Amino acid sequence: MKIWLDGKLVDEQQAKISIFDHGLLYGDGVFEGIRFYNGRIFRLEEHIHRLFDSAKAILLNMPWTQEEVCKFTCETVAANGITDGYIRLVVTRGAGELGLNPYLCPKPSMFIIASTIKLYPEEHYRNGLALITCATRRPAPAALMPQVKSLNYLNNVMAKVEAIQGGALEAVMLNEQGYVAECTGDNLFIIKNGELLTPLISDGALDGITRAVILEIAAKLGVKVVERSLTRYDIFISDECFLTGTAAEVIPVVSLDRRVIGDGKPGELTRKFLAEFHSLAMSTGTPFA
Ligand SMILES: Cc1ncc(COP(=O)(O)O)c(CNc2cccc(C(=O)O)c2)c1O
Repeated sequence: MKIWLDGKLVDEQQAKISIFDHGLLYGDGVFEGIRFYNGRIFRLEEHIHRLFDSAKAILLNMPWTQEEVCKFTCETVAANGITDGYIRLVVTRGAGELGLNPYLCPKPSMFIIASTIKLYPEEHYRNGLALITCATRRPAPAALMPQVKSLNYLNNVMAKVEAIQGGALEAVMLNEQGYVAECTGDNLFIIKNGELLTPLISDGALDGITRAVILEIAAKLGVKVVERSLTRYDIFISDECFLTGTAAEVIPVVSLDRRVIGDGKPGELTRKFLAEFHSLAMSTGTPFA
């Protein structure tokens, strides 16, 4: 596999970073997870725009332009000869002296991985997911800005551990006030009386690229969208529920904390959103060949 690392395409065995990299030492960095389908990278510019916003929010000065990073990403995918897969793009603060001070790191480091993707098993799309609500809360925005897709994912990892230990594949994460923020790696939507509802980003969710695509599709389908604070009550009484994310795309949810949602099967509108999403993913995007 060829890895783009600080300006060069290298074999994965040669793709090494310093042990003094602050991305490793302190989680001081940002990342993106991006998918490519059928020879096109889906919503590449939107992902790179978010990457630069995340970097700006942590005062990480990017020594490349957004156009250059898009070009490097396309080059990396093309160099690996895959038509469908997943990109992990990571920018760290770079190597520096031990110590939190980011100004000790003269130059950020960036690497880009383009690989095949391990998808959720088909049965989860057919049958829907069973979720739990985990005790681990999304951090308060004053503690860690949830809109920054940073390398600080221990909050999400520990929530994921709770899901697994609770016999679930994903977990709903609440914010400090007890409102629904999102899941460990996905945004959450519910459908009630034909309306589409999703938490406010300010309730502690990542401003998901897939979430934004669903809002576009809802407008196209004429489905009313309500972005507001949601509680577990809203999920329990909803007619349908689904998650969105680059890896998961649109995945139905049929229960939360062992309480059946709707009729316990993936909802009709959920399936419509998934079909519309796939049609967009397979027909739009940045060609990389
Ligand atoms: C905390 C969080 N919330 C929502 C999403 C969905 O955002 P996008 O629609 O932009 O992807 C994410 C992103 N989650 C994500 C993205 C890529 C890969 C994986 C993985 O599980 O390996 C997870 C995420 O990490």
